Amino acid sequence: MRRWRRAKRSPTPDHAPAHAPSDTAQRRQYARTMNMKLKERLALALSAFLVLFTLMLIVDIQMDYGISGHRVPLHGRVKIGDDTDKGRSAYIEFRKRFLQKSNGSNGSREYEQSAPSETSGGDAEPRTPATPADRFEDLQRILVFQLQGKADDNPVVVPPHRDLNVLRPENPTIGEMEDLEPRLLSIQCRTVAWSAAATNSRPPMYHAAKTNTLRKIFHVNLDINDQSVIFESLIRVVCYSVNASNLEKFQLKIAQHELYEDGEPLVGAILRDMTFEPILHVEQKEGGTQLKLIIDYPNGVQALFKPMRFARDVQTLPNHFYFSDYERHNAEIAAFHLDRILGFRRAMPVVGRVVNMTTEIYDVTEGDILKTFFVSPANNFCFHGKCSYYCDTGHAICGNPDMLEGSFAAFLPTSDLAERKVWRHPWRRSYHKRRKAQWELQSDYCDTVRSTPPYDSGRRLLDLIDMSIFDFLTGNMDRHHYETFKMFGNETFTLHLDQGRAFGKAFHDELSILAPLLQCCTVRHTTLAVLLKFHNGVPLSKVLRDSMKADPVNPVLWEPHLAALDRRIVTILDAIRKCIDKLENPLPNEINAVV
Ligand SMILES: Nc1ncnc2c1ncn2[C@@H]1O[C@H](COP(=O)(O)OP(=O)(O)OP(=O)(O)O)[C@@H](O)[C@H]1O
Ligand SMILES: [Mn+2]
Repeated sequence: MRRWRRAKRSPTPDHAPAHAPSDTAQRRQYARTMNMKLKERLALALSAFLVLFTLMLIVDIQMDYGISGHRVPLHGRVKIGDDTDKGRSAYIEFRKRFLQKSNGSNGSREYEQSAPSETSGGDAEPRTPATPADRFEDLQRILVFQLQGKADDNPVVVPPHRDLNVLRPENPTIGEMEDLEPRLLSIQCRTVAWSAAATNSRPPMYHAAKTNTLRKIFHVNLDINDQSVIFESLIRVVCYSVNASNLEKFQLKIAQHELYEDGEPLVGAILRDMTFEPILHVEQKEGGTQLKLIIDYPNGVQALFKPMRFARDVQTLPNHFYFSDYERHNAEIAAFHLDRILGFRRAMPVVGRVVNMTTEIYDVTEGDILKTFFVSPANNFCFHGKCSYYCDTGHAICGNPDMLEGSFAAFLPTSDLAERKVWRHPWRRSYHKRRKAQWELQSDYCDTVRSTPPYDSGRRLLDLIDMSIFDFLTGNMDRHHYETFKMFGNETFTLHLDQGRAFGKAFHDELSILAPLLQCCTVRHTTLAVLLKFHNGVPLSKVLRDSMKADPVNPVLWEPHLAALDRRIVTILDAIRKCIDKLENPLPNEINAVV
């Protein structure tokens, strides 16, 4: 005990002088010096520990977010983007080729990183990209030649006079095909019994478009000038004339080659209706993987609602595949604007709106979905609905405390007015965590597609290439099917439907989305012209940002997603140039392998 105390109070260091002075003052002095040395050592050790700890933290964070680029996959058998095992893969071939060049020349590197703290705040204008070094004058020249009637035989760029989307020998509308005018749609019907029982609530409208069906059911001629016509039949129905809604007029004007004309004023009118009209009824949409609601407005107008789940700067989870990614309501809004700006006009109008979950959803809905509403521990009003993905308490959609933002997409015509055909996308992904699709394994996959109707003639393949460019710009990997209007046959545009999984990764450019362009090496003159216009003129990011400023939930996109558009345009132009170079000067053993 004693020895311990002594040793503790005056430790004798190894290097203590052999003949230490014996008087008390000197000993005290010596003890003080030793104490200081001990303190210094402790301080040094502590600092070293802190430095090491900080370093460990940084390394740890980088591993978490994948900055270091050496992330270990959770499942050893899942090898995404592993270049070694895919010698035969066409995708890897073009990936290697295009990235080799683009890495150095245009800054469109493929990389992933964590979201920076910057958010899409207010009106802050982001830096405009520096003047592009490469104006793609070679591609511009081809366009000029083609407009002069030359360069007709360009192996890649399809000149306007060979493009059925540009030529449009005929471009009938749904109204013309069905022999319907908006005036004829101005009749709505409802059951008498129902309306007598509940005069103030929403009647189950028989949509005006069903006039023809009613004619068939009741074997009567509807006099459209009658204010009220009562039918006696199995059920009693009251029909009355109302003004055709903007959406009905829009639907009748949908044409064989585009959803709406450039500058169509009904687009703005529909967006306004969906923003300001009262919501009369809500129900969950059957089918589909994630929650969607069907919104009823007055006059039979309907919209497809997708709820906001995350803030704008939340990106696709690194370990989520494209098929398990959440849908983003703002992606639907942005994609509509982008589709319009690019001149495709193949996406239905979509607008953002903040609704009161109590009065505009809960009070006007019925059925099983009601049982899924609850108040969260944070006192927010939530619901989750019923669907196959993310419809449970753990993935509920919550208001703040009961105000909820969402996207409202104008409804397509019902099937009794214009039936749609659903097509399997030839470049569909495997939707499996380990399997690959055929197009990823077969380098001449486009030859197979090209020889199969309806891709062997007409506009269809060019439409899919447009769609791949559109999807590459937005980062949408979820294109398993696409739809067309049956009545127009095969020579019609492909609808740009379901963009919910776009705009998920702002710092990663998913080159495989461009596979149709890269494997077929064909593009419309008009599409190339639009891309060049934005690349060399006012950047696409600016035009899109300005267009979306009118939306009630502006800012719609996180700035890095907008910046990505300008970067991705360069990659597309680079790919087109590569195709031209390759087809004009094929290497002896690469004639058939353009990718
Ligand atoms: N604006 C619209 N009006 C009417 N119907 C629509 C509209 N948009 C989409 N639909 C229909 O709803 C279906 C499901 O929509 P959407 O694809 O957005 O949902 P989803 O949950 O992502 O479905 P999936 O998982 O099958 O892709 C579409 O296939 C389409 O037929
Ligand atoms: Mn979908």
